[in-house]
Amino acid sequence: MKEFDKDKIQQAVTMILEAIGEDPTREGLLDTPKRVAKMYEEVFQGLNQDPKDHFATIFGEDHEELVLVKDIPFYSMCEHHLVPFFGVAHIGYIPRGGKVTGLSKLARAVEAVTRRPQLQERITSHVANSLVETLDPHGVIVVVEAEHMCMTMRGVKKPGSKTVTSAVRGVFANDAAARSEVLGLIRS
Ligand SMILES: Nc1nc2c(ncn2[C@@H]2O[C@H](COP(=O)(O)OP(=O)(O)OP(=O)(O)O)[C@@H](O)[C@H]2O)c(=O)[nH]1
Ligand SMILES: [Zn+2]
Repeated sequence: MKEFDKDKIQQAVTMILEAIGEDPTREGLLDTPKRVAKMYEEVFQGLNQDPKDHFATIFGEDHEELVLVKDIPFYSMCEHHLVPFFGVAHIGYIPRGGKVTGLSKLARAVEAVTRRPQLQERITSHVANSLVETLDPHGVIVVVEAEHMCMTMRGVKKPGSKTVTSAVRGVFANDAAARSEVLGLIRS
C-alpha cells in the first residue's frame, strides 16, 4: 500500500495557488493547502480498499431470489479533471448456494470504488465483477446514474445532464425478462 503523502499535496496546492496568481500567504489561504490535503485523504481513501474485502461477511441464508439495494448515494472524482461526479448506484444480485452478504456491504463496496480518481464505467463494472468473484451469484446487475461536474461547471456546460451506466452478469445478461423485471424495480 502506497503511503498517502499529505506534505506533497500541501506543496502542490501552494504551487497551484501561486500559479493562478494568488498569494498563498494571505490570511484566507494560509490553511488551504492543509485543508485540501485532509480533504483528499478523505475523498481518495478508497484507494486503499478492495471492494471484495467487504463481501467477506457471508450469511448462509437459503434465499435464491433477488436482493436489490437501490439509490445508494456516492461522490467520486473524475480522473480526467479531478472534479466531482456524483449520483446513485443500484446493486441487485441473485444469491447462489446460500451465499448472501450484508446489505451495508454493498454500500461499502460502492464507497471503496468511488473514493478514488475514477470513471463511471469502471465503478459500475468493478462492483459487478467483485460480487461475481466473491459470491458467485446467479446474476448481478449494477446501474449507476451520475452528474459529472466536468460537464456542468466547465467544458461543454450541460447542467442537469445525467450519465447512466450498467453492468449485467449471469442471469441478468442472459434472460431479458429477469433484466427488465429488475430494471422496473430500480425505476419504481
Ligand atoms: N467515458 C467517460 N468519460 C468521462 C468520464 N468523466 C469524464 N469523462 C470525459 O472525459 C473526456 C475527456 O476529454 P478530453 O478531450 O481529453 O478533455 P477536455 O478537453 O477537458 O474535454 P471536454 O470536457 O470536452 O472539454 C470528456 O469527454 C469528459 O466528458 C467518465 O466517467 N466516463
Ligand atoms: Zn471530467
